[in-house]
Amino acid sequence: MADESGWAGLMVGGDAAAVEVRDVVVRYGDTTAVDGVSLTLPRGRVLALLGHNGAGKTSLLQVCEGFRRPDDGVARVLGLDPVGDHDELMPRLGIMLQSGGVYPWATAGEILRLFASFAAHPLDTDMLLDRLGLRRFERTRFRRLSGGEQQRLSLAVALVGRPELVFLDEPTAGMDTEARHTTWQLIEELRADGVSVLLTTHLLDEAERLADDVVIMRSGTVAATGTPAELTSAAAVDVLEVRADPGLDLTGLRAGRTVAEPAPGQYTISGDLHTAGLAEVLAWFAAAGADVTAINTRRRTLEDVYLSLTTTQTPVGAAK
Ligand SMILES: Nc1ncnc2c1ncn2[C@@H]1O[C@H](COP(=O)(O)OP(=O)(O)OP(=O)(O)O)[C@@H](O)[C@H]1O
Repeated sequence: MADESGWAGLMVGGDAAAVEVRDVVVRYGDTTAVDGVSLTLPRGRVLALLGHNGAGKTSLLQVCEGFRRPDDGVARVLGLDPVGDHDELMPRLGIMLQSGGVYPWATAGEILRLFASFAAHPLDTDMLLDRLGLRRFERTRFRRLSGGEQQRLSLAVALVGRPELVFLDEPTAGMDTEARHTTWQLIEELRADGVSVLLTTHLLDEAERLADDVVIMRSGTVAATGTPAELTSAAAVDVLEVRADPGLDLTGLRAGRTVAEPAPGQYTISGDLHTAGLAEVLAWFAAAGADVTAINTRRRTLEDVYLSLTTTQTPVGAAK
């Protein structure tokens, strides 16, 4: 893909993690927005920060971007101090803010070319305008673009300098389905070329699709970390629902499982339901001579995990 898209030629060097955050605290007066957060984004990976409104995601991102000095703790970005080494870091970073950051009276083409002119080896601006569906808005002033079009331009601005590390604050918020898929594709291409990406999102499917690692924040703290697969399987107790004759004696089915008949003829079984476990359960129903009319099994999704972590007070599952 690198040849077609033009990301090729990116130099990603150094051994330091893309982002290393240790015990970072951010306060606004009496409000503690980030309360001792630690995380690592290794090079060439995509990390998604999830959390409810006000969980502290943007504040943490601002620390990593060098726009805010942490009140406590340490942040290192590409091995450097994001505040002290800001000038050295900025050309190596791509930053997409939640809003603003560009000149509202300038046209989309002017804005993109301006940011390209700051970079030593910019991407082809025409290619970016085409990829992000912005070509017909090249002469449109930023303030006349729709919210989703402004988002697309902000993404193009973040990428035009061939960054080693990209910060994306809710990159697809307000985008239509097509633009969202294009953005996902671009992020996957960036990763394939070794670019590191730290993004925030409220979209669980976005995190599940894009992220190598997920950090779920709750009220300024880390509620859970892991790969999407770790989070969904570690916290998961898969549930099998079976419809069969009512009133079966479930004693033999209980070993190592939780079994219930919440309504006549509707059985729920949870426990080890990987292939062998599932086969055992169905074999038990067959041996019992039951007339099974329906089965349904469901793995927990990242959304289930997220909701259980952010809507209850007690962390569950893969919380670390
Ligand atoms: N400049 C500020 N002054 C005072 N309080 C602030 C400021 N910026 C953020 N906060 C507060 O800090 C907390 C964390 O805000 P932050 O924007 O980091 O959360 P977030 O997870 O990014 O939220 P969202 O998903 O809504 O963007 C919130 O309670 C917010 O009201």
